[in-house]
Amino acid sequence: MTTWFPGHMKTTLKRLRDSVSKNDVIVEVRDARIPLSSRNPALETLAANRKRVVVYNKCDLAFPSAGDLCKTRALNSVRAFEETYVETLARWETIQTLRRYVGTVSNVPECIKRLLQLLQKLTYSDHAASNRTVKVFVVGMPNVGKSSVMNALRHASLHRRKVAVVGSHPGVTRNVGEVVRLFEGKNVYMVDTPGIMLPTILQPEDAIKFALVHAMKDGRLHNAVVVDYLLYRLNLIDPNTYTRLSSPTNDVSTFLHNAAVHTGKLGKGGTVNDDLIASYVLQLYRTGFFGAFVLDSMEEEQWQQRLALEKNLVRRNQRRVCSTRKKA
Ligand SMILES: Nc1nc2c(ncn2[C@@H]2O[C@H](COP(=O)(O)OP(=O)(O)OP(=O)(O)O)[C@@H](O)[C@H]2O)c(=O)[nH]1
Repeated sequence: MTTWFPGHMKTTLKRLRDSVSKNDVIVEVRDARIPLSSRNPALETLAANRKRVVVYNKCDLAFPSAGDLCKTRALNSVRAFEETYVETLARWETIQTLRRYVGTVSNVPECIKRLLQLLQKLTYSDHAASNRTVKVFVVGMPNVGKSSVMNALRHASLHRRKVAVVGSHPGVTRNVGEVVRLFEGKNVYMVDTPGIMLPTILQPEDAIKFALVHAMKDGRLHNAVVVDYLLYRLNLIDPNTYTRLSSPTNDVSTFLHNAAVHTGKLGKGGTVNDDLIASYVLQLYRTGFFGAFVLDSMEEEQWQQRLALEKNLVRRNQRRVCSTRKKA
């Protein structure tokens, strides 16, 4: 199955395993549009029995009422999200005790303030007891908004300018970043990290979702294939979501042709270039042009299926580690 796990991701995982200590806090940023598939089993072992906050970022692209970024409506949406999905999540999580869930839109200060308060609670207790340094590691898949969340936290806490580089394509942060102070007068620091993709894709549909939300670099899958999947999902929701581009259709070629003609995004000589227009449609999706919706099915059955796959993967990895040790 298609995945994207370049060397720097493997190195990051190893460096994190070596550097995260018992007192540190893990902030795992996931994409609210794929709350289930952006779980990364590779991070489960890293965060096991440590204080962890799971942040569902980009709620504005997942929940309709957060779309206009109006403060109260965005917050209500986050609350609704927690009440419905997070309950389901908590029921199925394997290590429940140490983690909390927060939904965010990285440029809505109220969402960030809630996260900041939670981090204050989690880090101050250790800091007060010993005055030792506490690190907050911001981890997650590529392009989920780790750097944006970090910048927003630092701005809300210290009114400081941006420290982490933000980019619209995945793989912008390539190294475990320098530590930056989070709270005035406290030895509490944040660490930005490169996005880590799942070493193994659990379900074929996940790869298409990662490409769609841009967690995976464009070009790993054909853009037209990804748009075909988007079209399928839009048709399930309501074909009126794309009337500005095309009349209702199940056929991706017709859709792309109509979209190219409607938008004037044509290739050389005024012909339709499927890849060009598909790439444009993907950009539109990523800005919320088709509305806000969650791509993962949150049915209990899906959760069970997913957890079974994750458990199998963990067992397979354990067996591999055992046999390597025996050989050595
Ligand atoms: N709509 C929306 N976009 C966001 C949000 N947070 C971040 N973004 C955008 O998502 C893109 C990626 O943000 P980054 O903060 O660079 O993501 P990252 O996880 O640090 O990325 P890598 O370094 O590639 O792993 C940027 O274009 C941001 O502007 C959000 O809450 N909503």
